[in-house]
Amino acid sequence: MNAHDPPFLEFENVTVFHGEKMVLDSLSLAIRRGESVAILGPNGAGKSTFIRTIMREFYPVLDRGPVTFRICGRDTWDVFALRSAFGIVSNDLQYAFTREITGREVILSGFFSSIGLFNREITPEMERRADKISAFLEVGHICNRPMTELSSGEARRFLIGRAMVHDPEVLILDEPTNSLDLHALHAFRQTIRKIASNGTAIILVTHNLQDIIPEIVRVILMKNGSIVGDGPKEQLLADGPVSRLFDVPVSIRKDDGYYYATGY
Ligand SMILES: Nc1ncnc2c1ncn2[C@@H]1O[C@H](COP(=O)(O)OP(=O)(O)OP(=O)(O)O)[C@@H](O)[C@H]1O
Repeated sequence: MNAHDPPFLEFENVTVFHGEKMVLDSLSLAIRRGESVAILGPNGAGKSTFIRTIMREFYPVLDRGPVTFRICGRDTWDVFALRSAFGIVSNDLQYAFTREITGREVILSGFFSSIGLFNREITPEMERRADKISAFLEVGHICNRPMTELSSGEARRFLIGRAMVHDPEVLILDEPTNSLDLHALHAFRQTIRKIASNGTAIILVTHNLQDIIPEIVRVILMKNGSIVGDGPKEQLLADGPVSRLFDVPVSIRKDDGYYYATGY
């Protein structure tokens, strides 16, 4: 990665429909290589659709003027290569792993961008990588347990491990702390901070201010499919912008590098 690399993401005039409903409305934004950002917005704002559009699950309409839809300087991507290059962790993914599959197998499935292993050939190099990731995420001791016998927090770590097998330059986290209790939330934050300080950029999608780790300095506010704010978090994570974003009066409190909404 150097100063001449194209941005990670360049979107201009990206409009996406689900059926008749416009879910992304002429989005324009750029995210630099190596830059960590949080996309914050209420339920239904279009955040997941935005991520799924990056991953080429959805495509912008082309009949509303010129569109730029570029990842790492490229307009076209092999979808498998794209999904391997950028690790993604979402709740949908966690729900997909309901069968008897161990945490370690979940990590290994990242090599095939699959939900299970289905008799794929696992090379010794893949095994070594999975073990290294398990150790990094501090889940080596539970990696042979089935996913169905892990807590949400433990299972989430294996999904992060799955996303890390190709050593992605960007890790995309879509509502990563849903259903985590306070202990699991703390452990999760520590894990993401460790990954960020190891040089991986984080794109975090959330409606929880407290998910925004101190390493993320840029916040993009999304509402009704549009970007309604984009800038440094100390400006945007303030009473006015957050109250308007969620249509409820809140007071923002900052503590130890994290932001919390109170008083609603
Ligand atoms: N596959 C789909 N088909 C039809 N409508 C959809 C589909 N996916 C999402 N939507 C609708 O698009 C809108 C935006 O949904 P999206 O999941 O992108 O928002 P979000 O900001 O991620 O919300 P949440 O925080 O609740 O997950 C919602 O009104 C949703 O009902």
